[in-house]
Amino acid sequence: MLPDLDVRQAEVRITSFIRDQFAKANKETAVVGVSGGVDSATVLALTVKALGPERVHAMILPSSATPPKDVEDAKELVASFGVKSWELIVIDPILDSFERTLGRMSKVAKGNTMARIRMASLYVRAYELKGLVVGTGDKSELLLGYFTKYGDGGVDLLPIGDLYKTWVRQLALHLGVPEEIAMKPSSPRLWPGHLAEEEIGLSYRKVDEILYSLVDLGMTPDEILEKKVASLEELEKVIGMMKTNMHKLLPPPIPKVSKVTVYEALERLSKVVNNFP
Ligand SMILES: Nc1ncnc2c1ncn2[C@@H]1O[C@H](COP(=O)(O)OP(=O)(O)OC[C@H]2O[C@@H]([n+]3cccc(C(=O)O)c3)[C@H](O)[C@@H]2O)[C@@H](O)[C@H]1O
Ligand SMILES: Nc1ncnc2c1ncn2[C@@H]1O[C@H](COP(=O)(O)OP(=O)(O)OP(=O)(O)O)[C@@H](O)[C@H]1O
Ligand SMILES: [Mg+2]
Repeated sequence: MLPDLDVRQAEVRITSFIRDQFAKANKETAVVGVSGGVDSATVLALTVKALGPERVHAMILPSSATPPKDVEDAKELVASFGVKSWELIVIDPILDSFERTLGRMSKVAKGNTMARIRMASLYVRAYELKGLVVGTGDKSELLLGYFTKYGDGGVDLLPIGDLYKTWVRQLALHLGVPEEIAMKPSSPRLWPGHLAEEEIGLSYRKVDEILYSLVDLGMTPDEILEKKVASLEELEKVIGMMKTNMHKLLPPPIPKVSKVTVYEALERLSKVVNNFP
């Protein structure tokens, strides 16, 4: 069974990781998209603890599919963590201009475009503020590939990327995120009524039990079924999503034509490049 997270250790490891990443990249400002959901609330709290509120820039980027309560929650989080540099930008005019230019989009294409507009907006500010875009993907979303490729997946670092969604909620409570937000049902809000667990077809608790058994305990699919961690249908859902979406976290494939491909060159030359004065 999925154990509880050691929240104190996680806080120490993640905040020192954030400080390290900003120091290595020689960047000043953490640019964070704050949705009113638990993942971005947790990342906001961690970046504030790591860098101080004056080095965080928060962006609240609702669309017509965002419930007003989420916007209120996002504003409350920004205020309660002491972040003074923040802005609220409604993204519908940008989305509408995509649709006017490209023609009508299907529901999912439009939702993914929202995520990509948010990504592009965060990168505008990252460049201006000498910043890095701090991602909010958690281990459950990343392993399932439950995110938009180059949308919310397009980020510079992933501080909670090693935490299952169940663990993110535990860490959120430890960091002082209000319970209502820490326990809010997850939703990408890419269309009205959109809920993550409904779309995935499983609770995150079940997803996390399956992923923990596969990844951390090294159990085989057969062992998971034998030990009744999950039913065949549940296991198929998780492994099926992983299979479909694995490409999202891998570098784009390049065919081999010359002696040394770009990826091979990077591996071979990494020492030379890093040690170059
Ligand atoms: N095998 C393959 N090798 C290389 N590339 C491949 C590929 N298969 C598809 N692709 C490419 O990937 C594209 C599909 O990926 P993508 O555009 O991401 O689209 P897709 O995975 O179809 O949709 C995104 C999913 O993520 C969910 N989401 C999005 C945003 C936030 C959150 C959240 O939790 O907050 C969740 C959303 O609800 C939806 O279920 C294809 O159009 C194609 O371009
Ligand atoms: N309305 C929004 N304003 C600003 N950023 C947003 C908005 N909606 C989504 N994002 C960004 O996209 C990320 C991915 O959304 P996602 O729904 O996975 O995270 P969340 O809302 O923080 O938590 P949960 O997954 O539990 O809903 C958010 O964490 C946030 O950084
Ligand atoms: Mg959400």
